[in-house]
Amino acid sequence: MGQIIQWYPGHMAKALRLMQENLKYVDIVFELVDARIPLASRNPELNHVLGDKPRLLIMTKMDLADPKITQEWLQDFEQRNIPVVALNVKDRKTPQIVTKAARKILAKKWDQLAERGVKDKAIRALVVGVPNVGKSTLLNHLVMKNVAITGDRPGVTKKLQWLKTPTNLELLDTPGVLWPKFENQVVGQHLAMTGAIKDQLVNLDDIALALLEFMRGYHPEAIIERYKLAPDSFVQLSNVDLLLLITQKMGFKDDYERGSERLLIDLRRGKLGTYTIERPTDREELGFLDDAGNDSTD
Ligand SMILES: Nc1nc2c(ncn2[C@@H]2O[C@H](COP(=O)(O)OP(=O)(O)OP(=O)(O)O)[C@@H](O)[C@H]2O)c(=O)[nH]1
Repeated sequence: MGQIIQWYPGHMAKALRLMQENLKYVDIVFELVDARIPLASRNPELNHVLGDKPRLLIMTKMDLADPKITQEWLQDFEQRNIPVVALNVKDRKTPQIVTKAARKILAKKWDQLAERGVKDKAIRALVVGVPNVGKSTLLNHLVMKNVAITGDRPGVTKKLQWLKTPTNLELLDTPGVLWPKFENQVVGQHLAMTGAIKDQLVNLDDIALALLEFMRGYHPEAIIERYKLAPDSFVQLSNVDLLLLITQKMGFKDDYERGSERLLIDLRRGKLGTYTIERPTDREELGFLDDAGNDSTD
C-alpha cells in the first residue's frame, strides 16, 4: 500500500515546493486535468504556486468524456481567461495542438525576443497534474521517439534534465505530481471512479454505489443495456439492491465486492459509454474555487 504515502501532507507540501523551485526555469506550465472530473482532478494550491506564470490547461481523456459537457467546460475555462485545450493525449495531433496553444500564449514575449534577435527559441515547459491524469503519456507523446536530453542547465538540487520535442519544446523530464484536494467525500468518489485513486485505498462497493447513483440521473440506459436489466429497475430498486442484482447478472452470485470491481472496470474501459461526472455548475457544491483567483483555499 505504498500509495498511501502520497496523501501525507508533508509529501504534498514538499512536491509543491519542488514545483515552485522548478518554475523559474520554465516559460509555461502544462496543467493536466481529467476531462471527466475537471474539478476533482485539480489542486487549487496550484493557483497560488503559479503566480503569474503562464499556464495551459490541458483536459486529457477527452475520448472518454461526454463531448457536449467537454464543450461546456472549454467555454467555462475560457470565460475565466484560462487558456485551455481538450484532447485525447494518445492522438496523433496532440503535439501540434499543445505546441500551437503554448506558442499562442507566449506569442507576445517571443515576438519581443525576435525583435532583439533571438529567433526560434524553444519553449520550456513543466507538465503537472494529479496521479493517472496522463502526464507520462503526454511527455512520451510530445518527445516522440527522438528523446534527447539537453544537459547542463542549472537545477535545484541537481542538474535539470530536459526533453526536446520535434515541435521545439523543451520539457522538464520529471512531471510535477499534484495531489487532489481530498477533504470532500464526493471529490474522493469522483477520483476513485476514474481510477485516479488506487483501488486498494478505497471501499469499492461505496464507489460502485456512488456510480449507480450518478448513472441513475445521467445515463440509466447504459446500465440497463449492459447488464440486461428490466427498464424500470432504476425506479424500483435501491442502489444496494441494484448492485446486488447486477452482481447476480454478472454471474458472481452475492459477491457484490467482485460485482463492484467489475462495474468500475466496465466504466473505466468505456463499456458504459462516454461520461463526464462533473459539470461547470458543480463548482460550488464541490467546494471548488471559481478560478477568478478567489479560490476556496484563500
Ligand atoms: N483514453 C485515454 N487514456 C489516456 C489518455 N491519457 C492517458 N491515458 C491513459 O491513462 C493512464 C495513466 O496515464 P499516465 O500517463 O501513466 O498518467 P500519469 O499522470 O503519468 O500517472 P502517475 O504516474 O500516476 O502520476 C494510462 O493507462 C494511459 O494510457 C487519454 O487522453 N485518453
